[in-house]
Order: sequence, then structure tokens, then C-alpha cells
Amino acid sequence: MRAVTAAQMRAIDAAAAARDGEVALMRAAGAAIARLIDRYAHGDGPIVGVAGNGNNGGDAYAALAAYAGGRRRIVYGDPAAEGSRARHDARWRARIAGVEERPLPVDANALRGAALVLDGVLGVNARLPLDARSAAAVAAIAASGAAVLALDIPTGTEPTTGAVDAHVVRAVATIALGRPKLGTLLDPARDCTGALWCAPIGMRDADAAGVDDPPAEVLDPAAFAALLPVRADESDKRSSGAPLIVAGSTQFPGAAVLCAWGAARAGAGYVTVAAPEGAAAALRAHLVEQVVVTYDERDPAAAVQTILDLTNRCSAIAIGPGLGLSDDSAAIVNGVVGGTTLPVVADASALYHLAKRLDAYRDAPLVITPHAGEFARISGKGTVAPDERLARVREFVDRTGIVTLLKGRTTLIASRDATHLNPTGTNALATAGTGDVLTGAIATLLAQGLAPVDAARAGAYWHGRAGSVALAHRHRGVVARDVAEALGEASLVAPQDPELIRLFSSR
Ligand SMILES: NC(=O)C1=CN([C@@H]2O[C@H](COP(=O)(O)OP(=O)(O)OC[C@H]3O[C@@H](n4cnc5c(N)ncnc54)[C@H](OP(=O)(O)O)[C@@H]3O)[C@@H](O)[C@H]2O)[C@@H](O)CC1
Ligand SMILES: [K+]
Repeated sequence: MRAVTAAQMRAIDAAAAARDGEVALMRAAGAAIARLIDRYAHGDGPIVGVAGNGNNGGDAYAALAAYAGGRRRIVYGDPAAEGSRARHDARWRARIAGVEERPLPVDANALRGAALVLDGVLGVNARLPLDARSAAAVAAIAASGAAVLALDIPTGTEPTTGAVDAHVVRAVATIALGRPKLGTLLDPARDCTGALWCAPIGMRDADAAGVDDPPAEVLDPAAFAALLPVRADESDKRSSGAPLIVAGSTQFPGAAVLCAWGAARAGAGYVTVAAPEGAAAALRAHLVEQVVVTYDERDPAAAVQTILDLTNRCSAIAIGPGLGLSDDSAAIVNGVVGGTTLPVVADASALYHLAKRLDAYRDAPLVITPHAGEFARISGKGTVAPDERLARVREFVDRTGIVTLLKGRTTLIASRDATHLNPTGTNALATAGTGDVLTGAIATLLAQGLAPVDAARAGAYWHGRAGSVALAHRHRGVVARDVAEALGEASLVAPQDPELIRLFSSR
């Protein structure tokens, strides 16, 4: 699903409003929001809306009008607000439905004890810094300690950049109307978003509107499930996906083990690991179902030949985890990546070695998976500030054509055609070896025939879910092996409601 800038959303809104009418859209928005209220309300208090003078405020009225859950409903708004026709319609229907109207300003005491506050102060047309009136409303909401469902965006966040104001709503959940706003997926705003839902409200065909640059995309559960390859009935072990893992060293054999586990648990039928002789004993002790082939890393030309010979019976390569930074491993990495026609996912040490020869890999079937430090080096443009990540990864991919998965709290996956924001993940994944598992999983998806960008975005999504599944089972102390073990369960997707899509849970 496309994640939109404020300008793109205005274009989409205008087209949808011209077709369906603003009143109908706001009624649909209200109905969708109302469906989420009981999920997040707790205690016996009222549901309280705080409405700004724009259509985001209109959504608060519309939701309270549509809510039929039997709780008391109150809305704070400006009685003299001019507002749009849709906002008038919503306000009128709220009044008829028995919603109590009170004038702004609202203070924290009035909100304390609410079962849920609906933040309808500002929506997609918000600018930072907030005006005094909006800031006062946000401050009251924040000080009340009440649970908040943010309408479209948490007020105080910038809808496109994800910047936050000094006064900002921290929501338990946000419901995007039409399309998710880019800012709600980006740090630092993402921590204010809570869980993110999207109600497409009649804009399902809107993705072509108002987009010139490569668009931002976010996977939803149904789209993820559709990307995962299904093993055919007549499959054999090689046609089920046969990745070759080139990884490990005397010092770091574990990276190869975890990469192989990631590949195997992602559903590969036949995993081959090629590793230096010094890693062989450790690998064979841990890998039973996988085939381990060794090479002499002090003879790079022979090592490359050994590895390329193996590729004849494989369908994708993962290269890099634990290989080390020696000149010999540089020769091996560039010899293999430059000498194969198979799709490749390169990580860790391989990124270090490929950085020197990027031009040779322009538009190759290659996925690289750097973290911020590795990206700073491979992009050749230094450290990446958190708010530059999106622009920097786009610049790099526009320049090189190499599909890039930039790890971070929000992992970004960019190809020439689009930038994907990965919505899944948990800080339980911040532990050694989880990146190796991800590389292995991506290798399997490549080996099963996914295009590089699809393997990268599906892999990142799946890995993030697996982290959450592992945490749910372990509660603490998740290790990388747990994440590989959780891939199976994390591949299960419950049937989705197309009218109300959960894009992510709070992290
Ligand atoms: N259109 C549709 O079809 C649908 C719309 N829907 C809903 O409408 C929401 C958008 O509503 P909206 O366009 O009325 O803008 P909203 O964000 O409520 O802001 C109101 C005004 O506040 C102002 N303002 C902002 N920041 C400011 C600042 N710092 N300091 C001072 N002023 C500031 C700014 O006015 P300006 O100053 O630019 O004249 C702005 O226009 C959208 O998020 C969704 O919830 C859904 O129901 C689906 C159908
Ligand atoms: K809002």
C-alpha cells in the first residue's frame, strides 16, 4: 500500500471527494474509526473527542456519531467554527446521536478518566510548529494520561517528514484515513503513532494520483502473504529453493550457522554452505541438514572457482556474514559476485569489499543489507542522520540501481521504482546474529524466484514479525536462533478485513 506525503494525500483526497463527495468520505471515515473505539477503550469513562476546526475535527464528530457501543460520548470543539460541509454534516449527526458538545479549550482534568480520547485536532494539513490553540489541546491530551486514538496522524507530528513538535500526542493507535501518511511511519513520529491502522475509505484505486517520484510503499499483511512463495506439489529439494551461503571464518563460524538457519527456516529445500577450512569443524557440528563445502581462503582464485562450481546447482547466493575483512576475502567476494549470474544478497563483510567496486554491480540482481554504519561507508557519503535516511537511501539507489535494505528502527528497502518502509519489527531484534538470519531468509526468497526488491521487502517484513513472535514466546533474552525458529509461525497471516487494515502494532 502506498504511504503518502501530505501533498500526495491532498491530490488523492481531491479526486476522491470529486467522485464520491466529501460528506460520504467523512461518514465512511467516521464509521471506520468507530469500529476501533471499543478495541482501545478501557474503564467505564466516556469516549471524548477533541476536534479542531478542520476536517480532522470533522472525523472526531463523525466517529462519535457512528459509535454505537453504548458508552457516553463527549466532544470538545469550537462552537463558532466555520468548517466544511462534511464537518457540518458530521457535527449535526453527532448532535442527533446524543453526543454531548462542549466548547474548547479543554483541560487535562476534563479528559482524565476518559475511556479513550479521539485526537481530531489536526490532520494531514498540519504544519509545525503548532499554533497556540492546537498546542494547548495537545498539551491537555498529553497531561491527562488518557489512552488516545489519533485520527489520521497524532497531532504534533509532521505528516510527511515524521518530525515532532514540542507538544505531541502519543497515541496507542492511529487510524489513517485513505492512505497511511509517510510521517507516521518515520522516526521520531513513529513512536507517537502506536499501532497503525488504515481505512481505505473508497480510495483503493487512488495510488496513481499525484505521484511523480518513486513512491513510498508499506506492506500490509495480505500483500506480504501474497508475496511468500508456495511450494508446488511436485517440488523436489532443489526446486524448493537452493541457496548457497558463502559465510563464516575461523573467528566467526556462528554467522554462517545463523545465515544457514535463516535460509532453512525460510523454507529452502537445499542449503549449501561454502566456508573457509578453519570454520568447517564448527559448522559441521551445528549444521546437520545443510551441506558444508570448504575452501582455502589463502588461495582466492581456487576458492572462487570452488564456489562458482557450486552455483551450478544453486539458485541464489548469500555472501558476507562472518567472512572477515582480509584482502583474500575481498578477492573472494568480488570474484563470486562479479562471476555469477545468480541473484545475490550481500551483507556484513561483503559490503565492505563491494564498496570499492560498486560501479561493477550497477543494476545487478543484487540486494545489499547494510546497517547505518555500513551504509555510510558503501554510499561514500558519510554518516546518515536519522531524518536523512529516506533521502540518502533514495540518492544511493538512484545512483547505483542496487536494491538496498537499510536496517534501522524502520528498515527501508529501496529499488529504482519505489522505497518500501518496513512496518514490522521489535527492539528484541537488536541482538547479535539476527542480521545473519535475515540474510539467509532473503537468500531463500531469491532462490525461490522472487525479484530482488520483493525478496528484500518480504524478508524484512517476515523477519520483523518473527522477532515479535520470538519475543512473545520468550518474553526476554531472544537470541538470533529464536528468530529463525519463529519464521514458520510468523509466516501465518490471519484473514484480513480490507476495510480496516492493521499495518503494524506498537513496537
Ligand atoms: N478531504 C477529504 O476528503 C477527507 C478528509 N478527511 C480528514 O480531513 C483531514 C484534513 O482536514 P483539513 O484539510 O481540514 O486539515 P486539518 O489537518 O484538519 O487542519 C485544519 C487546518 O488547520 C490549519 N493549520 C494546520 N496547522 C496549522 C498551524 N501550525 N498553525 C495554524 N494553522 C494550522 C490549516 O489551515 P490553513 O492555515 O492552511 O488555512 C489546516 O487546513 C484529514 O487528515 C482527515 O482526517 C477524512 O474525513 C477523509 C475525507
Ligand atoms: K489528529
